[in-house]
Order: sequence, then C-alpha cells, then structure tokens
Amino acid sequence: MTKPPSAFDALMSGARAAAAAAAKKKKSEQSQQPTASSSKKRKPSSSTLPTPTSTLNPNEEPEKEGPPPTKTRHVSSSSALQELKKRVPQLTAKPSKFDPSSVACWEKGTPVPFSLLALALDMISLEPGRIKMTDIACNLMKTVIYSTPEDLVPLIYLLAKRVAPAHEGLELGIGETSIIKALAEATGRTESKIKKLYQDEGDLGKVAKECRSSQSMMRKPEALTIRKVFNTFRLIAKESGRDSQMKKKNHIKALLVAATDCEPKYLIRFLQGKLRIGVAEQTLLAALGQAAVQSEEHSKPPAGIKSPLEEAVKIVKQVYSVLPVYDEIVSALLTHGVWKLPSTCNFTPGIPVGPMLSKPRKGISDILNSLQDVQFTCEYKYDGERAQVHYMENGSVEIYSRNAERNTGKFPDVVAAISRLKKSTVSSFVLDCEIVGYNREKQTIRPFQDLTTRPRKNVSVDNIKVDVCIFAFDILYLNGRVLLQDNLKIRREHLYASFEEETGVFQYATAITSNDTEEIQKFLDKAVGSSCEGLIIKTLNEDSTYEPSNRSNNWLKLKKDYLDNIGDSMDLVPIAAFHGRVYGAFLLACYDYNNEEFQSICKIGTGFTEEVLEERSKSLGSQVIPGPKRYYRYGDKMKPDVWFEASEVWEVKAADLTISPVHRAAVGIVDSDKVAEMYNVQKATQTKEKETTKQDGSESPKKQICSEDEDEDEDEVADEDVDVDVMHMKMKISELLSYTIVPIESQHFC
Ligand SMILES: Nc1ncnc2c1ncn2[C@@H]1O[C@H](COP(=O)(O)OP(=O)(O)OP(=O)(O)O)[C@@H](O)[C@H]1O
Ligand SMILES: [Mg+2]
Ligand SMILES: [Mg+2]
Repeated sequence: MTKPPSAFDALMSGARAAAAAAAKKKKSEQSQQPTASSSKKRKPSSSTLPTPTSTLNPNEEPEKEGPPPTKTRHVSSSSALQELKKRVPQLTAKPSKFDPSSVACWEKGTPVPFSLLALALDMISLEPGRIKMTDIACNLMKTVIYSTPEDLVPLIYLLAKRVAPAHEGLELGIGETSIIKALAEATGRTESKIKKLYQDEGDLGKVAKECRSSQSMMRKPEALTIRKVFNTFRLIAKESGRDSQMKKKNHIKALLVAATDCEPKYLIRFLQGKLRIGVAEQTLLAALGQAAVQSEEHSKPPAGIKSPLEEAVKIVKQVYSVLPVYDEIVSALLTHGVWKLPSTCNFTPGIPVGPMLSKPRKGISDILNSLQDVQFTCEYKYDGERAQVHYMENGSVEIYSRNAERNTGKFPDVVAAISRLKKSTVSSFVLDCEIVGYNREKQTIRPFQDLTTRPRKNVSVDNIKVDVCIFAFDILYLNGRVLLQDNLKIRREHLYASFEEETGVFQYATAITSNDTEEIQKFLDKAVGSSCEGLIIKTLNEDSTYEPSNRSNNWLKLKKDYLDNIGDSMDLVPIAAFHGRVYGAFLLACYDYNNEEFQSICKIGTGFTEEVLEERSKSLGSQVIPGPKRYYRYGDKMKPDVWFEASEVWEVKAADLTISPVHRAAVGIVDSDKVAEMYNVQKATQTKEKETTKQDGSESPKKQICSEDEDEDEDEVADEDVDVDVMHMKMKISELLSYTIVPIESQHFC
C-alpha cells in the first residue's frame, strides 16, 4: 500500500497488528496437530537435550542473584546445548541434502527446544540472501516435522512474528516499559541500569543476552520449548483488564528466567515485534511448501508435475492467500499432504482473502497493447482505503483492511449502510470495495488525507466527522457461493443485483467498457476531475477470475502520476529529520520569498539509494541545531527528532500537490489556513523501498522507512510486496532526482 503520510500510518498500524497478531484461538492451544509425516523411526540421538519434564531437584539452593525463579527444575544442561550448537550449522545445508536427525538431538516426540529456534534465528540474521534464509527456515521446519510435528504451528507463528492470524487482531500489547521491568526483575538489576545499557547498546535483545550471560545461576528452571514460548505469548496477548500489564510482565519474567544463551535476545525481540527476527511471509510460505514436499509421507507429487518443489510452494502460497490461517494449512498439510491442500483448505466467510492487486501501466496505448483482443472494463481508481466487507448469514459484519486487519470498529457507518442497502434476497456476501471520504453536501469525494483523520477504533456512528462513501467494485462470495473462480462479468452481475445504490453512501465504481483510446482518455480525465487517482482496467470475460493476493496482469492501473507529462520537480530544503537507522525520513520545506520563511511541504521517506541517504545523513548531521528556527513553518503535529540549519537544496520530483491539514506550504494562498502538500513523494518513495528490498533480497533497507509514528513495524512492507514489479520503479514519478548543496545565507532569514 502506498499512501501519503497518514495512510502510511495506516500501513504501519496494519503491520503492528500483524506483527503482534497470532494463531487461531482454540486450535493452537489444544496442540491438536496431526501425527508426524515421517514414517521412518529413527533412534533418538544419544546426546539428547533434557526435556522439560526432566529432573526436578527440590534440594537445590535458590540462586543468589536476582529473584528466585518460581520453578526449580533443572534442565537444559550446558553440554546438551553445546551439542545442539555443534549441530545447528547443518541447517544451512541444501534442503534436499538435509537430514533432520542430524540436528534433532533431543528425544523424538518431545517438545522442540526453543534454543533451536534462537540459534537458527542467529544464523538467519547473518544471511543476507533470501534463498539461504528459505533453506534454513525449511530445514528448521523439516526438523520439527521429523521430531515433533505438533510444534510446527507454533514454530511458524514465531517465525512469522505473530500470535494469531492477522484478522484476529490479537496483539501482544506490551510496551517497552513492561519489558524493561521484567528484564530488571528477571536479572536482578535495577530498571535504570537496564535503561542505561539499552541506551548504550541500542538493542534491548542484546542487553537481555548480556545480562543473562553475566548472571550466575545456581540452578536453572525448565528449558524453554518452542511451544511453551508461543503459548506464553498467546497468554500475554490475551491478558486484559485490570492488572493485565502486571500479569504480562510476570509472564515475560518467567520466560526470561528460564532463557539461556541467545534465547533472551530473541525473546525480547519477539516481544518488541522487531524486524531483525523472523522471515517475511512469502519466504516462510516457500519454506513450508518445500519442507512439506520433502517430508517423507506425502512427497509423491501427482502425475504430470515436473517441478514438485516449485509447484508445492505455489500451492502453499495460493492456499494461504485464500485462507491465511497457518493452523488450518499446517494441519491439512500434515494430514493429507501438500498436493491435496487446494481441496482441503478453502475460502471461509469471515476470514479475509488477500486482495487482488493491479500492475501499473504508463499510458493508454500501453494498456491497449497489453490487452489486445481481450474484453476489458475501465473503472475509476478511488483514493481511499481498500475494504473487504464480510456479511455473514447471521447478519454479523466484519470489515478487513488491505492487510487483513480488522477494521470493523473504524467504520460502524459502513456496517450500517451495507446492512441497510443489501437487497432482501441477499443473506451473505463478501464485498471488495474502496471506502472513500465523502462530502455529502457538495456530493464530492474528499482527499485521502481527510479519511485518515478518522479514529482507528471504537468509532460511534453519532460522532463521525468524515462521512464515507463505499465504492463497490467486486463481490467474492454471495449467498453461500464462492465466486472467486467466476469471471468478472459474472461477478459484476451478481454485484449489481445485490445492493441498492445511494449517492454518497454506497455506489458502484464508475465504469465504462471501451477500447477506444480517445474515449478512455476522456474517462481518465473525468476520473481525475472527480478526485480519483486514475483508472483501473480489468479484464472482463476471459482470464478474469479473482486472484487473491496477486498483482495480476488482469488488473492494470493507470494513475495520473504515471503519465509522462505530469509531475514537475521542486527545489526543497531539508529542515528536519526523523530517526531511522540513518535518518529515516526528512521534513522538506519550500522557501516562501514573500514571508521569508521555510514552509514544510512533505516528508520524504526514501527515494534515494542507500549510499545517497548515508551521504545526506552525514552531511546534514553537521547541521543539527537545537530546535527549529523561528522562520520555519510546520504543523503542530510535526515532531521531528532533529532540526537542521537550512543548508542544502534537493530537487524532488513530485506527482501531485494536494491540500494538507499538516504542512504549511503556501499557507494563506491556497486556502485560508490549509496548505499544499506533496504527498505523492511519500507514495513513491515507499514503493522504491519495496523494490530495493526485493532486488537484493535483504530486509535491511526497509529500516530506512519512517512513518509519522514510530518506525517499529517496517517489516510488513516486505511481507506485502514480494511481487511488486520492477516496472513500477521505472515509472516512479516522485523521487529525489538530485541534490545541490546551496549555501543559504542564514542571516538573510533572521
Ligand atoms: N475500482 C477499483 N478497483 C480496484 N481497486 C481500486 C479501485 N479503486 C480504488 N482502488 C484501490 O486501488 C488499489 C489497487 O491498486 P494497487 O494494486 O496498485 O494497490 P496499491 O499499491 O495499494 O495502490 P495505490 O497505492 O496506487 O492506491 C486497491 O487496493 C484499492 O485500494
Ligand atoms: Mg501502490
Ligand atoms: Mg490506494
């Protein structure tokens, strides 16, 4: 999703929910997993890791340093850990050559030690390439399938940094303060000491590791297992009401007390929901597909499949886009095998499917070339929030965002409208639509920015400041029937027959069916004139099924931004920055000669190569001033981390200028108190970010992104853009083109 600042926020909040999200409630807690798919019985290794149920030693002394642990079981002997450490490097083997018994040095069938995951994550963190990362994740899964298949679900959730599927919205809900408190109590240090170490180190995970390793323990509590950690995370996520923070803290403390070696580091990082652990969703799904094929029982592909590994990965990804619930997929996979997945895991009302996405095209002729001899339709591309509305047989409604976040509480007006305007023949449906800010008096679409001022949760219908109109463009499910495989023409007929339109409340996306260049051009102009971003062109008849999560050639977007003749560059001055790994984002300002002031116009997230970003950060680092100059104009809500002397000018190519409630450019000229904002700079720079990620396969460049909120949830960006296409980059329209360092006479402005 590429949005102006506040949408970027929405993305980040989606990520937050997702990063903290987790497993399907009952299932994972019941550890109901099917049996091991490995049929060969191998002898457990002689040097087994002690299991959690082993030797209780009531005679041991409580440890001297730190509070005594609640349990006094002695488990994980350091020799067992050493043995595991010796074996773990084998996880980097090619999955086809990897023998899980070479790593599984604990008793088969017993819970898999958490240290295996922690050590594997250490290895993954050293791997820049996606392929190697996938191999390690795959081998890790193979090991778990071989040893203790019921631990596969918890393993996958931990790798995915979730505690439940995204749509359940279950979050760990712990702040850094609680983590620090728990860490202090678990290690017997003061909170201020931990804070100090954190400040010096910059990484609470490392602090945790150091504190643990420097703490001598007379006796150790039970060794952590993957399932124990995961179940505790779920408990943490579910604690609510009074004392919940305290209870959460105690859960964390119990985990920390039991953690050894590099375990504390990863526990903390999981709890913080940090990027530096885990694997992107698509990598995880690929690893799962491969691990499934290579696990013995179900490895035989049906006849005619030439490349089983690739095919299995495709199946797992496809099934996940229709039913994004690991519990279901893993269970089906272990019971019936990967080849039966498409029939064992199906679309389920109430669970959001991945939204179909579009590919950018540069112009109408480009579109006509791509879609020769194919019937297609053009629709307005509305600039709002994607919504998948599920209306269940019992009349309940759920609204999901593009990232499968549950948005129902944000749009009670949509819930009401949809229930009122569905025809009486309709008993259940899943609607794909764009929710757009709307001025009902003037009957006009409001800018995207206005929509983002709506609170995210617990909105009450009586207190809505920004009305919305639902622009419906697809229907995926109707009266108990899944329509994903029907072509768009049929789906549309169903859609048009299912609702009453009401201007400004519920409308069908404006559409024409034409392949005449001039007509399409006029339609595009009309779309832009009606505050839309451009058009989405969709195949109508053949090859026009709904493709969940796919950025498909059957949906092409034509944004006004992309057209060659629009978009000019502007000379802007960085006046402040927001922290990231280097500076995460800069606040840019234009110079107003009349008022002799710098007025903020946009934040620029990236759009530069890492090299240029590094260079600019360094250069501006020497221009830091204690606070904003009095001739800087910026919105009250802008809270950059550092301010700069106005010292250099950057040429920035922009797609669009819109009225901004935040920035101060052209204040008083454009609108009495509102101002212009170059928000598309951010849209495009975020896109660029995605491509960087894809191309080099690493995740680190994402750290450059900074949103209006904290930068803690960057990882979701990676998850969702695995299939961002390179075309996008070529036609990127707003980017940092060049920068010139122009000395600016500061006395001039004083
Ligand atoms: N008529 C429409 N049909 C499909 N999607 C539409 C339509 N109108 C608006 N949209 C929006 O456009 C998006 C599809 O564009 P794309 O696949 O590029 O996703 P995106 O990266 O979020 O797009 P963008 O940032 O350009 O809005 C959808 O997610 C939806 O929010
Ligand atoms: Mg986009
Ligand atoms: Mg959009």
